[in-house]
Amino acid sequence: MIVVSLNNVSKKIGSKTIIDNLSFDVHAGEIFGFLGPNGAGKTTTIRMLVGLMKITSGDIFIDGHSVKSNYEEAIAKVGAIVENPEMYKFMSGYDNLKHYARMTKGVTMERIDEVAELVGLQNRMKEKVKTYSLGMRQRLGIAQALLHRPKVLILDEPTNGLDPAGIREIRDYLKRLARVEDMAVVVSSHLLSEMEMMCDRIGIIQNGRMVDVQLVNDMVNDGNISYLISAKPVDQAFNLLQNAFEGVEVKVTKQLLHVEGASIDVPKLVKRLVENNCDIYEVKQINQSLEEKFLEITSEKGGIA
Ligand SMILES: Nc1ncnc2c1ncn2[C@@H]1O[C@H](COP(=O)(O)OP(=O)(O)OP(=O)(O)O)[C@@H](O)[C@H]1O
Repeated sequence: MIVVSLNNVSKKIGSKTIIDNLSFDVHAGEIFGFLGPNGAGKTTTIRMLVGLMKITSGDIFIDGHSVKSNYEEAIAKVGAIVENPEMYKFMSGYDNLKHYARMTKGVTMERIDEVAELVGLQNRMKEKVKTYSLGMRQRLGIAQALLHRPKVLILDEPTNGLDPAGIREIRDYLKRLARVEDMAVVVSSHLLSEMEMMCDRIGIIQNGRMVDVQLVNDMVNDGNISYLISAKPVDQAFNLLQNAFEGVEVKVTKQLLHVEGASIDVPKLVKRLVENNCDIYEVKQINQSLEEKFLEITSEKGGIA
């Protein structure tokens, strides 16, 4: 089920096009990562998504409601942390949520307990926020954003400033929200490895344009598998493998054979080397990380901004 839909969204400031015809959908139950180098347009897009900035052309639909023509209903379905959530440090977590609940229509006291449990803070709600770790404060911010039962949770750089334990905390709770609560979650980041661990699908934005949208699994493993082979003599091994197997590409880098292809018959390849008097020291499968893939995609489309 599509919860968020961007249709040819553009944003101009003065004569400068900051967002150029951006289209993508986010589904219920998935974590969608919005990834791009600094200045690519992530914050601008998120600000339009949550109604903090006007859309120049195109439209955004949230749970079927247009942000442009049906703002109130669209925005009622959005929970967001765009800037750092403002919490009262000398008040308890519970009192902070109660304070926000009073300002939000239709939020019951039971809902406060529910959201506290959703972010795993149920046992710490009576303590003052100043005793919370940064990760816990961020979770309290998420709890606040969930009070009015939104269909989508939007977080701009949610792990900024957190230590590795805090990052893991946020990641686990966001995954739980998507899987258990069937929420759509949109997170932006320029941290590639973080996105790789957190998201189901990633959209890469560059210079205000979406250059690629893919499932993380497909992105990391695009069908080609690579192996590094340490064999001696390396020149002889290269000659034996080059052109020997269809669809297999062989290179030599730093005295290692780099073999890549959609289906590589490793035993056959090793046998050919051994039978021809090459000694094999190591055969290692290498996975292309999202980082390498990201650099490959962004450099194919004209380099990083
Ligand atoms: N009010 C503005 N006036 C002019 N240009 C702007 C304005 N706001 C943003 N920009 C420009 O739009 C581009 C996109 O900015 P944006 O903040 O959306 O990028 P970002 O992907 O969130 O980057 P970062 O990770 O650095 O926050 C940048 O080149 C920025 O300089």
